[in-house]
Amino acid sequence: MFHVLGAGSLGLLWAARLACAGIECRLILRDQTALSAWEAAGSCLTLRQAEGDQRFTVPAELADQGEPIHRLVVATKAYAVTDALDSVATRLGPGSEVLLLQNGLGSQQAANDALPLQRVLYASVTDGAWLADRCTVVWAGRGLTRMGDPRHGTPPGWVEDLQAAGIACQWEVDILPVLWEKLAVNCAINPFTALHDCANGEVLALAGARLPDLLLELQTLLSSQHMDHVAEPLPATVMDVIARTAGNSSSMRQDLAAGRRTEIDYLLGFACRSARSAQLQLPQLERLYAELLALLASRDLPVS
Ligand SMILES: NC(=O)C1=CN([C@@H]2O[C@H](COP(=O)(O)OP(=O)(O)OC[C@H]3O[C@@H](n4cnc5c(N)ncnc54)[C@H](OP(=O)(O)O)[C@@H]3O)[C@@H](O)[C@H]2O)C=CC1
Ligand SMILES: CC(C)(CO)C(=O)C(=O)O
Repeated sequence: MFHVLGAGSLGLLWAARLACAGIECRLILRDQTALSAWEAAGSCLTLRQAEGDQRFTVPAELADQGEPIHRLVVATKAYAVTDALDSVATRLGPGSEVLLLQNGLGSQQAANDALPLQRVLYASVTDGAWLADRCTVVWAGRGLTRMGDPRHGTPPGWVEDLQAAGIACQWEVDILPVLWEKLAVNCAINPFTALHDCANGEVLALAGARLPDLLLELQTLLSSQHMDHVAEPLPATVMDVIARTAGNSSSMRQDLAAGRRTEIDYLLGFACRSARSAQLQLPQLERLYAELLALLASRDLPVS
């Protein structure tokens, strides 16, 4: 049995895929209003894909109600992880497994610190999902969930169960470089899409010489974290992502357009703090961060 904490885009995508695979799962909703609304809609979740809609019944509950949680998928935004984990802390026993799906870095380390007795797994997700309404998730892009244990343990048995059920996931012996690579890619693409209000494919033209300068700095940062194997191919990796996602609106641009809080603190914020701790001077990265903070402030959005 899996509990999925956070009934947003990725939480509902996970719940739908688990239900589709016949793996028992329950959603943990934020409050009684959300729970009543879910139950009034028949606890029915719709997974929408190009091939059509599939409907699943997925029970839901509140954080402070219910049985012990053995396997928890945390599907909140990065800035909400700590509070979300606090809300279920009494239901997590020693040895409970907690899978974190958040973009960026920083929330994973906070979760690890908060849960010394549990097994905390990190994931990097390339699926694309969005909510058409509170009970309908649109699976816009099929991707892969790469997951691992930062303490380098062996995979839990359920990883094979998920794979056998057709859920695209892969165990990584060393998950941190995977997360750092995604962070660097996001730092290279997302800020320009937000500042220029452009699709990913327009970044090359609009960022101009700033992009190669930034890539050099991100390579320096990755090397300072002993990740030369990620640093060296970074420019090619970024060009590849730009080409493959040319028509996409980055998550940061989407958040800005919707007036939602961004995950900037877990992307540029984390990168800048790591650079400073390593005593690196990365002026292009710092400038981009400052410009983004100014943009957020001008829209009255949180700067962290
Ligand atoms: N969507 C996608 O395609 C992808 C997302 N990701 C990453 O996955 C993470 C989740 O993203 P996404 O699903 O899009 O975000 P959403 O905002 O769609 O979903 C987050 C959900 O968590 C809920 N939540 C937050 N705090 C709590 C809490 N304490 N108790 C219960 N529920 C809570 C929110 O509820 P409420 O609305 O009430 O705040 C919301 O429903 C992010 O880090 C994102 O970067 C990564 C790859 C792809
Ligand atoms: C890779 C990229 C930039 C794709 O849009 C992404 O992960 C995001 O938008 O956050």
